[in-house]
Amino acid sequence: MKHIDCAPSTPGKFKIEKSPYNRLRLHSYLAKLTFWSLVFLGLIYLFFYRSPSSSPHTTSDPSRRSLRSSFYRDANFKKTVRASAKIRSRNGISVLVTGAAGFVGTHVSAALKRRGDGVVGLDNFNHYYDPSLKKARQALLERTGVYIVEGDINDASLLKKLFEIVPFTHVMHLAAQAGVRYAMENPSSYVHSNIAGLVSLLEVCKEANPQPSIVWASSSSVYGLNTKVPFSERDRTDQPASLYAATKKAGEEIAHTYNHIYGLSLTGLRFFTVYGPWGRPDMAYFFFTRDMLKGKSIPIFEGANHGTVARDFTYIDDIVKGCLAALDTAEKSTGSGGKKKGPAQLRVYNLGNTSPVPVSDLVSILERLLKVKAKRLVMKLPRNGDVQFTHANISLALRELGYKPTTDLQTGLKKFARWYLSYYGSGKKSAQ
Ligand SMILES: O=C(O)[C@H]1O[C@H](OP(=O)(O)OP(=O)(O)OC[C@H]2O[C@@H](n3ccc(=O)[nH]c3=O)[C@H](O)[C@@H]2O)[C@H](O)[C@@H](O)[C@@H]1O
Repeated sequence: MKHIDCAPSTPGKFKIEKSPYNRLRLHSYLAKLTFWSLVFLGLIYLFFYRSPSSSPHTTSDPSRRSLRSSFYRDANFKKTVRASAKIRSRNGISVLVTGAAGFVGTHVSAALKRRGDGVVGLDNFNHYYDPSLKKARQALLERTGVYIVEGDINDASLLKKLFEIVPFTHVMHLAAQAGVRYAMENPSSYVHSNIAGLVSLLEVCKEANPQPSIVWASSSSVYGLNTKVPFSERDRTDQPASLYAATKKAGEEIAHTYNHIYGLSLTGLRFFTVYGPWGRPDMAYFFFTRDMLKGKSIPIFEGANHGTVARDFTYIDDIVKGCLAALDTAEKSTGSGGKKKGPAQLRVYNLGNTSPVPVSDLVSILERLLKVKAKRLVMKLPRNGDVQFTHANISLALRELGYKPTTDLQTGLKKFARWYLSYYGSGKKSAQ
């Protein structure tokens, strides 16, 4: 007896015997085939049309919502965006701030608004760290008149819509997947935000008319295994030590391409371990504070042969000044509607503090400020992307942006600790 599973792969060669039993089997085979085809089609439907965003961190799916619902076409939405973008000072600029509910994004948005610029925020409120902190930052910005659109930089139709509503003169691009060590856990989130997201944004900017000038967040991590200190913009950046660093370095090359082909004015800022009030709970100074207050031990990394691990910690207010100076000195893009008309500005600056501090000293400062003794767990620097030290040469930023950091770590951490204690309290309610 021939069994259906034994059917030859070339259907034409399959000879059906004409007994009623075989007809019955053929029917049952066809029924099964139809059933599984429907199941398969159903799965395809679910995967492509109903699945959540490809970003593992995106809470909702803003890209689909913008396409399907009329929310972003709503007159109220346009009115709110226009009001937020309204320039209130002479020579003011209108800025789209991506990652506006993030640490640096919130501070930069508030500073721009304070001096009378128009500001519209964009943020996807992902779950990389406690989104309630991002919501609290959003509420803070709302009180100053800055509206944050909930959406992803990969959502080109939403970006186009925003440029239709407001002819932004500038984009401050701070949306990114941050964190050096997390890249080993979730590499695709770095590609999604720092590469695909950047390209999506630049594609829309290059088509915009007028094209905006763009300032964006690169990172000190691009110096990677570079051993020459202090790090200068002229030093090599082709040895990234983490995927995070590699995506930021890729961003710098992508910026070069869009500047070269489309005449976009682009400025990359290499931030050096930015800290301060409303900071990121995934960063060491932040979770050290949380865990020290809880009486938990904190892992302090050291290099080979007990080598010191140090960072050029830079206070948020200094970084904000650097960001605003970069926006103010950015020349106009030269292209329009996707066509370059002439050469455009392309810049990269270090924004650091120029005085590296060992991580163990950071902990001593926190001990004094929080009045608790840290349970130090000294351990070898894990091989997961960390570099042993960073140190910025900021002479270029000083010369061209007038950037001059003025906050030492002790002073900056004092402001952070005061904010932390007022926001979370000293123990019970604490950061996640
Ligand atoms: O400036 C930069 O380029 C980068 O600064 C930080 O990265 P990182 O300097 O590694 O900041 P933290 O994760 O806060 O670490 C600070 C220091 O504490 C050390 N550390 C970290 C974690 C830990 O458990 N123990 C510990 O000793 C690290 O080795 C590092 O020296 C940010 O997380 C990146 O997003 C940013 O791009």
